[in-house]
Amino acid sequence: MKITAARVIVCSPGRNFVTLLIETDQGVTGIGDATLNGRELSVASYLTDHVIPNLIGRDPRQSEDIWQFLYRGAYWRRGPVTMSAISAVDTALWDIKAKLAGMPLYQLLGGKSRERVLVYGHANGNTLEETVDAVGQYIAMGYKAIRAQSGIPGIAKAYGVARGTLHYEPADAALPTETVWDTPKYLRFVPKLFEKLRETYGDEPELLHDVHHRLTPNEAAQLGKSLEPYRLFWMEDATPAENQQAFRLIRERTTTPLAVGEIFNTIWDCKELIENQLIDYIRTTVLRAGGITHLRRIADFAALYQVRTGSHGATDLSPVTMGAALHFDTWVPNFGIQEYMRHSEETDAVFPHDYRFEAGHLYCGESPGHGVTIDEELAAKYPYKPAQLPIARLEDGTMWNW
Ligand SMILES: O=C(O)C(=O)C[C@H](O)[C@H](O)CO
Ligand SMILES: [Mg+2]
Repeated sequence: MKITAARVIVCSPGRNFVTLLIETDQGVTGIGDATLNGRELSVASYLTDHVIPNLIGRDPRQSEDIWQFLYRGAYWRRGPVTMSAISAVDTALWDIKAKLAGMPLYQLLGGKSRERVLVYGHANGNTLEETVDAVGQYIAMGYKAIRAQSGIPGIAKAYGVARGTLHYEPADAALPTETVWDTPKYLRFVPKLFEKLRETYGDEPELLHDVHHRLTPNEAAQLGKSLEPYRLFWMEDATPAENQQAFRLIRERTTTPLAVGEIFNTIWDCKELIENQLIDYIRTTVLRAGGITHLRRIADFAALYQVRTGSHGATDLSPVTMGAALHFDTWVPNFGIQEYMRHSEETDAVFPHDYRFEAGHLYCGESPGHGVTIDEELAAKYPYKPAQLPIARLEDGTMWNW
């Protein structure tokens, strides 16, 4: 069996997506997501110019060897561009493998460890009151776990606050929108939000919060401590994690559960975090961390240290990633939770899929493969639009972490 052709499809049904489609001599095709928000064309070029010529003629069933070939063979290892490209190839190859077997992908991983996948949705508002209302709307939609992000008094544009209630798209302009950040205002406000949420909705809903890399380790420890009475499911990306030991300081000072890893590319980005039990949830995804092949290695390693999975699932990850992630989540023994930010109707139409939401959970489908396809004709109606993520500066102009 041979790979006969592969192509990259770039489209923008509401936002940009990069999709890799692999064809074989047996007529079976597979697709993978290669979207890197704000830097999409770099992965498209990496695939078209450097990866696809190496795929033609290879046996698509040898997904492990192809993974190793792309990782070791490039000489230049790791990084978001390389690893998003490898992820797309790997996802497409697992899709093909499962279609050849005539089975849903989770069966090839080891079958079902659970019937359904707990997901968390995104509630947000410009004010504390609006955010409390938005959480109520998610509870009414059946969600059991909800991430709450709010506008902060005195900060013009806060991370995670959308214009509507259901969809959030931070990559909103061809050149980055500039936002201003103020840590003391944020640290004073956030505990009040979660106090109000517990007061309004009681103990049951799982509540999450994304700090989005804005704090130093000591500030993160302060926030974690002040949130302890409100029993968060997790506090995410409390501080940047290039220095994995930074999490030791947070860990030693608060029992609020910690999650990190949506920007990680390989096991090497989280090895110390996991083996030192500095986190509770690892947020690496199929798309960013080397596809099913590598994500499985991270999850198995994490299981040794009782760290559970909590994969990134923002809308800049296409339904292809969501489909593959749900098969992974249905299998992975140390599953924690899956992020689920709903795609727009336009996006869903371009990527027909068989997963479904019901009562706070997602169910992966039963069709062979990962269950997501692409309507290329429709995709062609939405050409690429340059869009970058915002940046953040402190009030004095210092560049900060968005
Ligand atoms: O979903 C999350 O937790 C995010 O932090 C979303 C990110 O800002 C987004 O994926 C960046 O492209
Ligand atoms: Mg995040």
